[in-house]
Amino acid sequence: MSSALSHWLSFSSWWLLLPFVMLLVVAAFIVAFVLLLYMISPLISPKPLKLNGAHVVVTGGSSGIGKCIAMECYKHGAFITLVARDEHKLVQAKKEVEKCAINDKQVVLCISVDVSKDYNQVESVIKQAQEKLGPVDMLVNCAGMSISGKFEEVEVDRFKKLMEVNYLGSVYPTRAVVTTMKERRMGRIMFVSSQAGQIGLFGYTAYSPSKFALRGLAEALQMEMKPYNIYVTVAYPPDTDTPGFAEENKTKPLETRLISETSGVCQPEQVAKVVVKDAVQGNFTSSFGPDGYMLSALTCGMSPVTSITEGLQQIVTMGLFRTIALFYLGSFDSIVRRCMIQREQSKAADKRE
Ligand SMILES: NC(=O)C1=CN([C@@H]2O[C@H](COP(=O)(O)OP(=O)(O)OC[C@H]3O[C@@H](n4cnc5c(N)ncnc54)[C@H](OP(=O)(O)O)[C@@H]3O)[C@@H](O)[C@H]2O)C=CC1
Ligand SMILES: CCCCCCCCCCCCCCCC(=O)[C@@H](N)CO
Repeated sequence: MSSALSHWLSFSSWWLLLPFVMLLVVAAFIVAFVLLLYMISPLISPKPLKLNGAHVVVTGGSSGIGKCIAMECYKHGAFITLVARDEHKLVQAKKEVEKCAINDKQVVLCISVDVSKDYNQVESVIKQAQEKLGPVDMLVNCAGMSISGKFEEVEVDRFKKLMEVNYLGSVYPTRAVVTTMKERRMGRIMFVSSQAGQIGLFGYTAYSPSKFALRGLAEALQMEMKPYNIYVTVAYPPDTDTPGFAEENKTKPLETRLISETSGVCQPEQVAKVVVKDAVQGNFTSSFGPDGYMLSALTCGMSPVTSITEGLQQIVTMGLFRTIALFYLGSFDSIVRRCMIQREQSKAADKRE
């Protein structure tokens, strides 16, 4: 036995195997190289968009995050079309955006239209804007609204309303710009979702789905648009200090407020800076702060990647972030349970009085 083993290990038998081993190593290298090429091909970063002189259309550009996005783009020399319904707010916003000019050629155009109602109307106003300021280089879908409340207390028609404004209100303007973008083989399309479009939260049974829908739209659209050099960005802001947020807070359930507080409140100027930078770079995902970063890595699923570092970070952090997420989920459950117990106790006390 021991002599057979020593014979097996003797140099002469190894030398015989060497050509096969080398062949195997070469084959393994070739396979690894091809696999690497396959992995890296979707990771090649796009060329950044030049904002100077570009035409940027911002829906919801008369208030809050949309207005700050318009101002941020104006600071980089863009021409802006603001889209919203209320003409008075549009005129006010136009004045504010104009203050951010960096040259005297820049123009701000205002268009009053409801982005969620009639596609033909949206298409015709986008056409008008293109005639005045040239083809759209970047579309920012920021028009939106939020309604919060317990599932059974939200009026049934509000579910439809939120899908119309937040989802269809992003589909229509996008549909109106893509043909020209494809012809020009360039463009950027941004969808402003929300952290509530990455996780479903207490009180957001109507709002969250309308923001989740944007992610599905963005993924499918990005796959269609990539060969035409058009890049899609989905932004996931946390609570942001805007008129829309103040309005939402008037009727927000306590649970929703306590859970959302985890992620803090941002300023719209900060949000605008980050999303504009991400859209210019062609990043698919745009998020804010440590919680936003973790949420995006955790919910990356099959969404496109735009840099090698992003892909590697997702691979390495997934397990850790899921572990952290379980603690967050535990704390959200306990917030909901405590609020329920408190409500029941105060109801019982009211009855006794
Ligand atoms: N603030 C926050 O905490 C967060 C907000 N978001 C999202 O960001 C986006 C902007 O929010 P925020 O800045 O707070 O909102 P605001 O309410 O401050 O602004 C909303 C803008 O959208 C316009 N708008 C609303 N409905 C329509 C419509 N049907 N057609 C055309 N324009 C419309 C409004 O103008 P007008 O009413 O005149 O039409 C206004 O310009 C929303 O999609 C929101 O869901 C995401 C995460 C957090
Ligand atoms: C590793 C895992 C980390 C998990 C962190 C979870 C944090 C959840 C916070 C959710 C905040 C939701 C804000 C919605 C804002 C919004 O859209 C409305 N204000 C619109 O008006």
